[in-house]
Amino acid sequence: MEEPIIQARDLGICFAKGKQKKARVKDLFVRRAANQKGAAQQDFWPLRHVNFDIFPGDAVGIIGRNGTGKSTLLRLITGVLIPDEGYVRREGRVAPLIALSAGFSGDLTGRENVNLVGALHGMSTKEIKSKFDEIVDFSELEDFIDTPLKHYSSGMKVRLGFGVITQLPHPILLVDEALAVGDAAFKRKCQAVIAGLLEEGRTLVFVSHSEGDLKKYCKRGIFLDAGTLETDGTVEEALDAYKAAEKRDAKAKAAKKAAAKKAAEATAAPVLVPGPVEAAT
Ligand SMILES: Nc1ncnc2c1ncn2[C@@H]1O[C@H](COP(=O)(O)OP(=O)(O)OP(=O)(O)O)[C@@H](O)[C@H]1O
Repeated sequence: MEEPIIQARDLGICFAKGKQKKARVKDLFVRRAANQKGAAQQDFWPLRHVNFDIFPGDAVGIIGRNGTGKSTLLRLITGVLIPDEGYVRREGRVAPLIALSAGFSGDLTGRENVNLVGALHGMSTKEIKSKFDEIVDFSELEDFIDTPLKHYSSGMKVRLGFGVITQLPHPILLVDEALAVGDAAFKRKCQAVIAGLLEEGRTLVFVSHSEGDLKKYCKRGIFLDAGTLETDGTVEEALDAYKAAEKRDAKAKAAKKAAAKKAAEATAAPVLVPGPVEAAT
């Protein structure tokens, strides 16, 4: 039987509300306080008891409402975050189309940043050299490639980031709303690149709120809700589960609002106290 390229078992991570959590080596050795008795009240698990297998060549859409742990799941897969429970295992390197200007240095030129970020992702000097023209051509930054990055617009940085990361030979491609940035022409270019990488047999894990994009790239869908994996099926099944959950929530919210209104009306209603009966003259 084929081995999974990404495997999650009982995967969970705990955050403290209002506190930014970073990957810490200490976390690898010490169970976090949240797992022990007396955990702080404001600790919460955006993801817990998550299990799945992703196989080479799969294209999986991660679906869910805002704040339901989709980006956190991608960061766990890349290893940027360390789980507090369970594990996620990768068989192969990851090309992360996530926070595309991360890793860039503002004082270095576009050219120097391509070399830096390419090297950080494991490309050899020779590989970077052979891909360089393609990266610059894709990002349309020929006239600015020797300009320090601090003078780039945010869109220019994203274009350069996309150009570098999509040249990585890594088998796993993680995409987090990367297609939502940039203008329509750039979006079309990005879509073509991703489609090409999928044709090559890369494995895609794709976070998006766009039903069209999800259906375009993904056969399979995972719907995350309230910290757990609710549905793992076809992308249509996952989207249906997402829509049903939205409907359920909207209905529950409307019922709660109506009940609150009714209660407020009941307390505000004037109490009629009969006054003294005046004697007829
Ligand atoms: N590093 C962190 N430290 C602490 N809390 C975090 C961290 N990263 C995310 N969170 C919190 O975890 C929850 C899940 O966030 P995440 O970004 O994974 O959601 P999402 O499903 O990707 O949301 P969206 O659809 O809005 O992008 C949120 O409540 C968020 O505030």
